[in-house]
Parts: sequence; structure tokens; C-alpha cells
Amino acid sequence: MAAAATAPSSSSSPLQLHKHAAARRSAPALLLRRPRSRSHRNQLVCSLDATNRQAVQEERPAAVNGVAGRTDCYGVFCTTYDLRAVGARWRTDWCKRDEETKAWKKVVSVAVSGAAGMISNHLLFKLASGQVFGPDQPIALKLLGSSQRSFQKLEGVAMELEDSLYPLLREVSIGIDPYEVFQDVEWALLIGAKPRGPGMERADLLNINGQIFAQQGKALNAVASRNVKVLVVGNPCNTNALICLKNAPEIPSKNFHALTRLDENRAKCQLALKASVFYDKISNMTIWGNHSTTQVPDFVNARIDGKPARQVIRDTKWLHEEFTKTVQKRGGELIQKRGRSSAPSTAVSIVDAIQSLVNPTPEGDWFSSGVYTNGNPYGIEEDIVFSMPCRSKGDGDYELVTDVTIDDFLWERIKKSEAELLAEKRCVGHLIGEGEEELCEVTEDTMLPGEQ
Ligand SMILES: NC(=O)C1=CN([C@@H]2O[C@H](COP(=O)(O)OP(=O)(O)OC[C@H]3O[C@@H](n4cnc5c(N)ncnc54)[C@H](OP(=O)(O)O)[C@@H]3O)[C@@H](O)[C@H]2O)C=CC1
Ligand SMILES: O=C([O-])CC(=O)C(=O)O
Repeated sequence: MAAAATAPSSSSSPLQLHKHAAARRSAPALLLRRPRSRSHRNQLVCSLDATNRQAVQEERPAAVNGVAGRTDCYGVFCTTYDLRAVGARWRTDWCKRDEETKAWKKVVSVAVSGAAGMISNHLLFKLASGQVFGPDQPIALKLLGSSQRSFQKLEGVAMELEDSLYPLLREVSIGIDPYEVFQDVEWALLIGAKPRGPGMERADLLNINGQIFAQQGKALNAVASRNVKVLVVGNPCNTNALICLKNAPEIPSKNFHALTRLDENRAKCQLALKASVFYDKISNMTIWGNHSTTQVPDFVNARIDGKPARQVIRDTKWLHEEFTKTVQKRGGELIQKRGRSSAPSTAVSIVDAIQSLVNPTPEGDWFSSGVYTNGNPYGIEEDIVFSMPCRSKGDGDYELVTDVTIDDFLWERIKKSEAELLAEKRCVGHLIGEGEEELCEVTEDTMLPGEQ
């Protein structure tokens, strides 16, 4: 475990602090490490003289000492750095310093569950690099594991993040208690979930994972930022997202998403291949419904180089049969070939999903996300989480797209996916305060992309 460096005494040179490689880069300006608890918040006041160095020093929490259950800064991330360019003079004027700090964006606080898993293995490094929230956006990562056993794995992940020297990565903390890890987070990327084991019934999976998401919903409700954006990846992600939002009544339901961006990317790839064009020519790609084999990849509204896809791809049989099935079953095919479910491409699609919310959607285009159906303009049953076309102004929020055509082909399939989600919802009634577990009747149709 890396030991936390102490702040310099009033006689020490500021340059001594730069012994950590993270600070050797010409990284953006200093950020005092933010105190963890709400009660500590605002105690770092700007006062003037060297005595305040001592005060700041005392505010810094201790490093994790390998104590499972605690969430705290990890190793190098517990150090308060002077991150201005090497050679900058240590100032005793903390107000001036504070002014400089204010010029930088506030650190964005992002929780990731299943942080020791395969998807996170790819995602965390993209988050830390600035690829997701931008090259001028400092970030704090809060890593959630599920058990005492996973705590050690999380330490390993944090060590790799340390060794990657990301200048934008200002905090890493690890823990197994969502009530601690989710404190004040602005984004919660909920990836951790139990995989379906041999002989496990679909209803068991819904129940086991549902309980995880009920607990995490409650924790978010209690301690997260009131406007936290939640992206549920762990399967079955639509119903898990529904459970999560139902257990977080103080957070707007609109803030919850189930990841269907991977399906959108898969659909774009198939259309690009068929039309012999590069991916970037495919736009307006909607995935309707559940992240399962009933999902509906929409070629009716998709565009290729600005033209309706059906004007470019004249092969109706391919669109109706092969395209739809290929996208629906892509996850399963991949598992058969790789022996495990998709992780790198899922991480990429999580990046895409976040970027679609924090950047304005290009004029005329849209993206897919599994979102809460209340108030939807398409006639889809209310009170489920269903993938639909969305547009964002780049403020983290979204609006549903209204200028889409839903023909009979789409509608028939949308209803099938809707029925599947309603059946899943009945299975988790006990987790959303709406009934008993015994009502669960999921059919063979109800399959994750990986189950076939
Ligand atoms: N929506 C989509 O498009 C896709 C979804 N998925 C789904 O994403 C999920 C994760 O996949 P992947 O990373 O490959 O799986 P892994 O098995 O590699 O990792 C899952 C992680 O979840 C952790 N975990 C389990 N229970 C909890 C819990 N209660 N709280 C926090 N963490 C927990 C596990 O570790 P530990 O117990 O040690 O903490 C493990 O690190 C799966 O449900 C998968 O089906 C996958 C691909 C696409
Ligand atoms: O079933 C799984 O875990 C994999 C999955 O969701 C996908 O690849 O779309």
C-alpha cells in the first residue's frame, strides 16, 4: 500500500512534493483534496497565512490501510499536490491559490460498481484519461465491490490507476458499502452483477441481481447528488434500472438509463457492412425495447449518408430477417467465440452513452438509451425502462425524439419487447413495492443477448 505523503512543513520546498510521477507531468492546476463528508464540506476556507497549511493538512483524510468496508482515498490519491507546472513557487497566500484553482472545472465524481470486473477493466482507464468527460475535466473515481473478498481486487485496480499517471485523475477511493461509495456522486455506472450460473433460472437471476440494484437504488437515494445520472449495465439491465429508480424516489426517474448503446453500435456496424460505407455514415439508429433478444434494431428510421437506410439497402429480406436477428444475437455469438461476454466493446459503448449526454447531439441525429417510459410519445406502456431514441443538449439530460415513423413491422416487435419487460417487472414486484415474487412467469423468449 502506498503511503500518503504529508504536506510540506513551512520550511520545506514545494518542489519536494513533485516526487510523485503524477505531479511530474505538466498537469493542470492544484485541487485541494475535497473532504469526504457533508459535515466536513466547506470547512476548507480560504485564510491567509502559513498557519493555514497546518489546517489544510489536518483536513486530509487518512489513506486506506487495507480495511475492507472503508471507502477512502487510495495511496497516491491521498496526497495533496501542488500540480502547477514544476518550478511554480510555493505560496503562503492560500487565497491566491484558491483563486487559481477556481479557474479549473470542479472535479466530477463518478462511482463505478463491479469495478474489478472485465468491463471496468477497460472503462476505468478511459474515464481517468479524460476521453469521456473531456481533457479539461478532473475526475474522482469511487470504486464499488461486492464483498470483503473483492476489496483486495479493488486495491489492485487502484494500484494500476496510480501507475498510469493520469493528470486528470484526482481521487480514487474504494469500498464495498454503497452508502459510502455513492456519497455525493454525480454519475453512477452500475456494472457489477452476478452472471447467470449453470442451472440458474431466469427468475433467480432477476431476483438476485434485482436485490443488488434495489440496495444500490436506496443508497443513491440516501447519499448521491440529487441530480446523479445513473447508467445500469449489469444484466438484465432494463429491469435492474427500473428497480434502481423505484428505490430512489428522490432522484428524478429520468436520470436512470439502461445501456443499449452497445446494441446501437452493433446495428450501425451491420448496416455499414451491408452498405459498404464507413461507420460514420450511419445515423439515426434506434434500438427499441429490452437489452435482450427481443430488442428491435430500427432500420426504418436509420439513415445512411443522410438517406433512409431502405433507399440504400434494397434487400428487404435482409433487413427484416438477417439484420434484426444478427443484432439481437450478437452478444451470444460473441460469447460462443470468446468464451465470455463482451467487455471492451461494452466499455466503449458506455463511453459513447455518457458522451451523448454531456455533448449536444448533432443536428438531426439521435442516440438510443433505455429510459423510463412515463410520458413517452409512442404509446409504449408506462412505468418500464425501454430503449428509445433520445437527443441531448449536452447538459446530462435528454428529450425523446418525436419525428420517427413506427410502421407495422416495428410496432409488432416493439410490443413483443414491451410484453417481455412487463413480465420481467412482474417478477420483481417484491423489489419495487408492487406485489409478490411468486407472480414471476418469464418465458423462453426472455433472454439476454448472451443466452442462447
Ligand atoms: N448492457 C449491456 O450492453 C451489457 C451488459 N453486460 C453485463 O454487465 C455485467 C458485468 O459484466 P463483466 O464486467 O463482464 O462481468 P465480470 O464478471 O467480469 O464482473 C462483474 C463484477 O461485478 C462484481 N459484482 C458482483 N456483485 C456485485 C455487487 N453486488 N456490487 C458490486 N459489484 C458486484 C463482481 O466482483 P466482486 O464480487 O469481486 O465485486 C465483478 O467484479 C454483467 O451483468 C453482464 O451481463 C455485459 C455486456 C453488455
Ligand atoms: O449477456 C451478456 O452478459 C452479454 C450482453 O449483454 C451483450 O453482449 O450484449
